[in-house]
Amino acid sequence: MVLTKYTPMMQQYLRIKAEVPDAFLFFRLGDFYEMFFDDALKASKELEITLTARGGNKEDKIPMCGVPYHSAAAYIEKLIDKGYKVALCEQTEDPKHAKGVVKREIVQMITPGTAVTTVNDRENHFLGSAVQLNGERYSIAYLDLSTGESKASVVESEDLLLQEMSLIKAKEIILPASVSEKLIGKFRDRGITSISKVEQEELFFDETLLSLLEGEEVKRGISLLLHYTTDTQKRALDHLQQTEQYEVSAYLQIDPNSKRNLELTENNRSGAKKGSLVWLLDETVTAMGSRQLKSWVERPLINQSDIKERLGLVESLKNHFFERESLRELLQNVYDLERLAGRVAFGSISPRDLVQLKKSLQQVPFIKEQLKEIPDNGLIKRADEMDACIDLADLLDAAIDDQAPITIKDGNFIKDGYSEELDQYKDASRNGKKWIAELEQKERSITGIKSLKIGYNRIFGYYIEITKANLTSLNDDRYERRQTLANAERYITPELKEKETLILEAEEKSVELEQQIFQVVREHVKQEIPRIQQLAKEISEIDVLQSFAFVSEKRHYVKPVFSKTKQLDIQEGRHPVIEKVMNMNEYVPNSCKMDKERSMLLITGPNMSGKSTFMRQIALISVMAQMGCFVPADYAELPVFDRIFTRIGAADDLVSGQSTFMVEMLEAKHALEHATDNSLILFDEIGRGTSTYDGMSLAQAIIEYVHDSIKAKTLFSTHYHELVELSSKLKRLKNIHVAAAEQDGKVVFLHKVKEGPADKSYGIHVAELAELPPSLINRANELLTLFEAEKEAGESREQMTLFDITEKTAVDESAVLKEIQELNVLEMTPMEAMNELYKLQKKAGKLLAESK
Ligand SMILES: Nc1ncnc2c1ncn2[C@@H]1O[C@H](COP(=O)(O)OP(=O)(O)OP(=O)(O)O)[C@@H](O)[C@H]1O
Repeated sequence: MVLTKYTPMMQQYLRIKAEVPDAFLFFRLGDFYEMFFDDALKASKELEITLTARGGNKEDKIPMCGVPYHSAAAYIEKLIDKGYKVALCEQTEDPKHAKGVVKREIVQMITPGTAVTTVNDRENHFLGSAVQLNGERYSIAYLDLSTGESKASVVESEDLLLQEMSLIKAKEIILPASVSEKLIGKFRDRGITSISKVEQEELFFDETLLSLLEGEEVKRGISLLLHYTTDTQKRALDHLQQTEQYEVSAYLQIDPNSKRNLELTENNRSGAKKGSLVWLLDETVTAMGSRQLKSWVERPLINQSDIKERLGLVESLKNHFFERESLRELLQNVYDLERLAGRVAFGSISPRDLVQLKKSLQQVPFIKEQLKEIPDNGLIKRADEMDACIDLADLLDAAIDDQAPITIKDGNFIKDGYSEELDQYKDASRNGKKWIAELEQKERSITGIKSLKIGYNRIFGYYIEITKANLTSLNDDRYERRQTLANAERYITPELKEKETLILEAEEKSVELEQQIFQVVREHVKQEIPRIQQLAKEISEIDVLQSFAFVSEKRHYVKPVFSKTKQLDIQEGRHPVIEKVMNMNEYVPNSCKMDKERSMLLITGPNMSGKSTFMRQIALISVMAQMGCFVPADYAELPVFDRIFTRIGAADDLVSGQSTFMVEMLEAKHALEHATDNSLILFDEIGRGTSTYDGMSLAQAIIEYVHDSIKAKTLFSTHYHELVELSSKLKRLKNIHVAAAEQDGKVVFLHKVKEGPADKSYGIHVAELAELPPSLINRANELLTLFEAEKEAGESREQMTLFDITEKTAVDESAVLKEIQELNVLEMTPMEAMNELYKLQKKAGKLLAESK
C-alpha cells in the first residue's frame, strides 16, 4: 500500500494496524472508536453497525465504521465472544499540545483469554499455553488473569496436553510460532478456536513469580504465557500470584469424554450446568467458593490423607448445623476477593469496590470466631491461620465513605476526618452553600417574593430565579439580569458570584485531592494483594467444605471409608443427580460389591431398566468420595481409584467427523491403554454400533483382555445375551442384571440390580411403551418369532450336520413327506405355518443338494 496517498492520520492508522494484523484495531477519534478498511467491512457485519466511507482520495473511499467510546465495552465483548481479538488504540497526548497528528498507541489488546471485565463470576477464565520439550513431552501452563492464579506442569503425552486444556476449558491458547498445524487442528477439534502464536526469542522470566517451580522445563509454558500477557495488557500485573506446579498424576484422572459422560460440570444434552454434579453440589455462598468447588469436582484427589482431611472437616461442619448456618450468613457478606484484587492490579478498582473489600475483610474475624466454635482441630487451625488483614480493613474504613459512588470522577467518597486539607475544602464548600441557603431566605423576606429561589447550572453558575408573575414586586436595580426564560428571569449579584467562585474552587480542589488520596489508598492495597489472595483461597475452601456439608446433610449422604484391600462395597447407593431430579423416594437404591475375586461385573437387563444409571452411580460415588464429599449411599467402602474411564451412550464426535463406532473404539482403546488395576472402567454396550457377530466378538475380546491383562474394576453392560456364558470361563467375572417384570404383556421396570444374568430381552415392550405404531409393534413381534425360529432351525441344522456324518440315512425324502402329511394345517396360526414352511423349505434344499 502506498502510504503517501493517505492523510497523515490515515498513515498513522496504517502503521499501527500493521502491528496487529490479526486483531480489530479500535482507533480512537474523539468520542468514537473507528475501524477502517477490512476491519470495517468485517466489523460492520459482525456487530451489525452501519458501514460508511471516509474520503481518502476521491476514487478511493475508505470503508469505515465506528462505535461510541462510552458503549464500546458491549461491542468488544461481542467480538471477543466470537473468538476475535481487539486492539485498543488511544490518543496518548493532549490534542491541545500536539504538533501535527495527535500521538496514538495501542494501550491494550483484548483477547478471548485476557478479557477480564466480562467474565462470569462463578467460573474461571483460563488462558493456556504449551511448549513442546522433546518427543511428546510438553511444558504446559494456564493463568486466570481476573484472579491472578496460575499453574504449570510437564505432561508426558499429547493426549494429556489436550486433556488438560479441555479440562480447564481454555478460552485461548498461546503456542510457540513453530507449533505444527496438526496440533492446532487438534485444539480446534476440541472447541478451542482462539489460538495465538508467539515468537519465543525473548522470554519473560519473572523469577519471583516462577520461584515455586522446580527445574527449567516446567517454566517454559508459563514463560510464554507471561510474555504474552505483559505484551498484550501493556501494564504491570501486580496481582499475578506465584505459579504453582502440579502433577497430573496427583489427581484422579478422568479424560474429557468420561467427564462429559459422567456429567460432572455440565449435562451432556444442553451443556448447561443444570443437571450436572456441580449443579447438585454447589451450595457455596461466595463466587470464589463456587469456582473452587468446580475445580475440586474436576480434580478429585488420590492422596488418602488429603481426602480424609477434607472428609473430616465436612463431617464436623455437617454435624454443627447452627454454626454452619451462621457461617453461611457471614459468608454472604464476603465479596469476590480474588477479582477485587485483580481490579486493584488492573487499576480499574472503584471506590465502591473498596467498600466491598472493606466489608468483606470485616467479616473475617467473625468467620474465624465461628469456625472456632466447632470443636474440630482442623477447622480451628484453619481459622488461626487466616489473616483478616485488619490493618487494611481499618485503612479502608477510615478513608472510604460507605456510600461511595462507582466512579472517582465527582469525588465524594473520602470520609470526613481522613484528611485535614480535604476537610478544609469541604468546609469551605459547605459553608458557601450554607451562606447561599441563608441568602435565599434573606432575599425572600426582603423582596416579599415567596417563590424566589437560588439555583445552579453548569453554564451560568448560581442564580436567583423569579417567576414573571412576581417581577412587579421586584425593585429593578436590585439584581443583575442574566438570563430570560419563558416564565422566569434569572439574576446574579456580585456577592453571589464571589461565593460561587469560592465554592467551585473548593469543590474542584477537593475532587482533585480525593482522587489523589484514592490513588494512595489504592497503591497501599496493591502492596497487600498477596495477603488478600491468600485469604481468598482460605475462605473459598471453607465455603466449598460447608457446601459439601450442607448438601450431605440435606440429602442424607454418608461419609465414605477407604478399603485397605481395595474392595468396593456400596450399600443402597443412589445416583445423586437423578435422585435429586426424581424425588428421593422414587429412586430405587442399589448395592454393589467388587473385590479382587469379583473385579468385573457383566450387566444385562432390558433397555431402559437402569443399567447406565447404575454404572454412572458407582463412578459418581467414587468421584464424590475422592473430592472429599459424603456420598449417596447407606454405606460406602471404596478403593482409591487412580483413573476412571467411561464409555457410555452414543457420543457422536461430530466436530472431528468420526462415526459413533469409531469414537467408541477410540475411547475403548484409550481405556485399555491407560487403565491399571487401580482404575475403574465403565463400558456401556461396547460393540453395539456394528453387526451382531462382529460386535459381540469385539465385546468378548475386550472383556477377556481387561479380565486377564488389566484387572481394573470394570462394569460392562451388554445386550448380547450370549456373553453371560463368559462367567463360567473368566473367574473374576460375575453376572448381574437389572430386574424387570412382565405384567399383562407389558414390561415393568423395577430398577433393582440382582445377581445372575437377565433372562429375557424386553426391547419390543420398550418400543411399545414409547408408543410406536401398533402395526409396527405387531410386525416386530412376528419377526422376532421368525428369527427365533430361524435360530432354532440353525441350531438343529448344526445338529443335523453332525448327525448326517454319522448316520447318513436319517434325513430322507420320505421322512420329509411324512412330516408334511402330519401337519395339522387347520390348527396352525399363520405365523406357525410360516415357520413350518420355512423349516421344510430348508430341509428340501438340503435334500436336493445331496441328490446332486
Ligand atoms: N435406580 C433407579 N431408580 C429409579 N429410576 C431409575 C433407576 N435407574 C434408572 N432409572 C430410570 O430409568 C431410566 C433409564 O435408565 P438407563 O438409561 O440407566 O437405562 P439403560 O438400561 O442403560 O437403558 P439402555 O439400555 O436403553 O441404554 C432413567 O432415565 C431413570 O429415569
